Amino acid sequence: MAEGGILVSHKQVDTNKHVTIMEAAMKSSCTSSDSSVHELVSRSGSGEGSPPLIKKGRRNRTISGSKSEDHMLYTESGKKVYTKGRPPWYDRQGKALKKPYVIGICGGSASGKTTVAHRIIELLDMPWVTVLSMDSFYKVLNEEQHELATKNDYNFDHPSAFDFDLLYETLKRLRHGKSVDVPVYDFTRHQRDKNSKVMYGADVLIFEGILAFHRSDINEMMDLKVFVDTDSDTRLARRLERDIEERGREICGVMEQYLRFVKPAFDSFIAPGMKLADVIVPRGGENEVAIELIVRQVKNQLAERGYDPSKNLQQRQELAHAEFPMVLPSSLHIIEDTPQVRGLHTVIRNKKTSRDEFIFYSERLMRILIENAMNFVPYEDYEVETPTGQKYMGKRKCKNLCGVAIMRAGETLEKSLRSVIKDCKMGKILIQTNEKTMEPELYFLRLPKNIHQYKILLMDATVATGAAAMMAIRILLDHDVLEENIILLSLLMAETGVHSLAYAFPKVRLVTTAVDAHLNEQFHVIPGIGNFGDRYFGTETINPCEVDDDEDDDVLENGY
Ligand SMILES: Nc1ncnc2c1ncn2[C@@H]1O[C@H](COP(=O)(O)OP(=O)(O)O)[C@@H](O)[C@H]1O
Ligand SMILES: Nc1ccn([C@@H]2O[C@H](COP(=O)(O)O)[C@@H](O)[C@H]2O)c(=O)n1
Repeated sequence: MAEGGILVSHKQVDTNKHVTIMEAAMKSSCTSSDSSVHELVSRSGSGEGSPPLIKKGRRNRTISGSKSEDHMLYTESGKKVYTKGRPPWYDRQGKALKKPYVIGICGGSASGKTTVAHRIIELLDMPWVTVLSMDSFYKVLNEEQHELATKNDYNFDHPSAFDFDLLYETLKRLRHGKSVDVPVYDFTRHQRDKNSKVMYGADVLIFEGILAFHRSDINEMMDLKVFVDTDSDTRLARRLERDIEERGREICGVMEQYLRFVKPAFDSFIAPGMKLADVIVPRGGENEVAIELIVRQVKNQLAERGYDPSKNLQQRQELAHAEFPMVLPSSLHIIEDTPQVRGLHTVIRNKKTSRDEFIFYSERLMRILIENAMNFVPYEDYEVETPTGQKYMGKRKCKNLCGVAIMRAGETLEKSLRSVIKDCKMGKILIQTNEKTMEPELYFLRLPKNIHQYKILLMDATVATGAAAMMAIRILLDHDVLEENIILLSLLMAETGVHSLAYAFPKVRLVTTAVDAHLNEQFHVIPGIGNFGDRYFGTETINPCEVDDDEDDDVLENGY
């Protein structure tokens, strides 16, 4: 599999449908060369079918944003944990339901901070946890400092080695559920990788590092401060093994660095942190009793804040069947119901329409939709000279337009968008509904850099409950896109989805070619189009009982 693609482990995604979608994600390319790709699907380091397991006592590389490509891990019980965060559900205002619970973990180098973080995640048994490591905030070294570092002559244990301001801002944003760009640190080269990682806030946010308690404004953000207190001989023994095995060091270099910098810094800057801790964990990751107590405390605190994952599905069901006002919101624009538009709807809604016809006519409708949506894009005055040498005072559309497709059905609008806006920048968001919890989950994200500077044409083929669109909008807002800069385009919307979206995001412009009144028990739009993606991509499973062999009944009967 090509570097940069998504590896799908059988245990993570086990239906053919999911695999198809992932493959589609891999194949589809983004025109923009400066796009940043954020894959939220685990790359299983050990190959097919073997998701990364949490092992007691060994550093699991999936845990630290700075130490690996993975951001999803499996606990020993096989549960999936997203270590890059993003709680999947929002309230009717589109806000995350609660602030993340922040756990700070401090302790000497190789004391077992990461191991303790793993055990906490495992016992917490929650699907969304963000783990931030201080390693990501090592300052960028100049040439001279880099030279010193390669000779073990640079003090990486002194507070001045860290960019605390960046760390503070990062934690602040994560606490507000905003996206952050976290540097990825490479210990073998003493420098940041060229690629950073995008993370989101989550229900629980764990922050670990040798100087985690060094700055009081950072400490104030923590709900629980844990100090991992491991005997210094043990720490040295573990560090020797780890630095030689994982960080490409020589034994004498590790010893020299330890005696010159690591040990004195522990005494001066790290050990005093013990006094600030709420809980001290002697012996680190093997101290099950202490870790269980921490987990119990976190669970109690979360319950007190009203954390109840079972409520998410309940809220969604309530929302789908809620009574909404008769009047459709003013942020909604339904294009004119001309005979042409109705004719196109008739073809694509007809279950007998062949795939070829479905693609052809739905693409015609898409172009009409996009042309209409262009009326909501800003234009500025622009004067040109005509071939007769006269001036013509015209208009020119704003340059910063970006299409973002909600995969997979939303991707079908990309071609039509490009036929209207040549060379339009494109992004993609893959959101899948978890079949157990019925919650939308974010799997894949690719957005152009500086997305907040763009006016976004967010595209989905149909909107039913609005849950996926709501999550996509929330993600854009987390990337600092302004709500008023988002236009959601869809061929068909259900009234429920329209009301939910307009209620949560009143400044988002909704543009569609039709609104249907109902949703059925499976949250499908009624009368609807059916599963748009399946019909367009030809992935629907045909029920032989429903095959109609009356060949005369072709789409031309609809007037096309
Ligand atoms: N209880 C333990 N028994 C044996 N090895 C351990 C134990 N805890 C941690 N280690 C090992 O020690 C090293 C440092 O542990 P880690 O949790 O990464 O510490 P830190 O995050 O504090 O640097 C890792 O290689 C890890 O596998
Ligand atoms: N380029 C670097 C940067 C840091 N270190 C050492 O890493 C230790 C912190 O990481 P832990 O996982 O052990 O918490 C710290 O003690 C630094 O000395 C390094 O060796 N090289």
